[in-house]
Amino acid sequence: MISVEHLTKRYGAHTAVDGVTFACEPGTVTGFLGPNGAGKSTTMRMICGLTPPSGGSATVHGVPYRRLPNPGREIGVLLDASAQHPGRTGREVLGLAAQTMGVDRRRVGELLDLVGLNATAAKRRVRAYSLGMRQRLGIALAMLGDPRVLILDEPANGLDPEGIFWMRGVLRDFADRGGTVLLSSHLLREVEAVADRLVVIGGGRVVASGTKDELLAGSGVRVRGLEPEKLEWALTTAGVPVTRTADGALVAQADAETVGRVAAAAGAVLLELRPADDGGLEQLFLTLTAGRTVKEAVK
Ligand SMILES: Nc1ncnc2c1ncn2[C@@H]1O[C@H](COP(=O)(O)OP(=O)(O)OP(=O)(O)O)[C@@H](O)[C@H]1O
Repeated sequence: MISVEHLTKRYGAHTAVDGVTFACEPGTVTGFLGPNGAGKSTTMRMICGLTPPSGGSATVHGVPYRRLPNPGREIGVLLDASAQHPGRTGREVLGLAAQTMGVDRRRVGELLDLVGLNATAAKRRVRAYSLGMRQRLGIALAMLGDPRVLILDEPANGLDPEGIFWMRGVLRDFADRGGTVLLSSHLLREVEAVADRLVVIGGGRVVASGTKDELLAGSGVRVRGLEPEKLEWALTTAGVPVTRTADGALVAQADAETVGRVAAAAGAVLLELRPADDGGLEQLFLTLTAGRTVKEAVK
């Protein structure tokens, strides 16, 4: 369980993180989403005790990170895939970390297998690794101490589509076994397939949080009529705000039942009626992170 309460970071007059509050439950993957500069890394660095907060607090299983006696056994962290010593091989990086944490060295081989770094790759120096290989090594390092919590900052950066698919599987499996995962991204598509919950941050503030469905609730329904103009007229006359989509459908700001009833009363034949789809979530994300609140974004 990760608990973040009113976490704030000021750099001079600039507030990078502004009263951020959220919780990540065991058994779940939380996607921490926001555009570049939104405050994701600073929040994660504060959770991991690397940046002192100007206000608020963050705990993992009720304890601030810096008070954990052997943090690597509790929390696996990947904040910067390029932070590894470039002159060491992948196997050496993991071997040294295993020694520091008091982990059985046999875990090193297991983790190399898990992250798909083969014997040749494990013997190469990190300076020769691609960004994707560094991310894989970083994930191995984070999981080495068999922690219950993973905190990963943009782990998909540099991974190819197969790598992203692989990472989702690893994180899903970790959470399904009771682990808690917090992973950040600036790309909705990267996290929405694996995240149980999303925390969206913009301008240092949490602008939305919840499950995908919760975020989309209130963003309306997509509806398409045999006679689009008749349908639009009926909905507008009934006081339901609508916007046209490029493919001739409408997004109506009401629930499906209301839209269905209005259409039926007007004798408008419907060809499609469903919650606003992923396009809706993408649109919502863009609107939210442009600095508006959920209520304004879904109006
Ligand atoms: N050490 C620092 N000194 C001054 N300002 C900083 C410092 N670290 C971060 N910032 C500022 O804080 C804000 C948030 O940065 P942060 O790196 O947390 O964002 P982010 O969401 O992780 O973005 P990115 O995806 O680009 O890393 C930015 O405006 C950044 O310039």
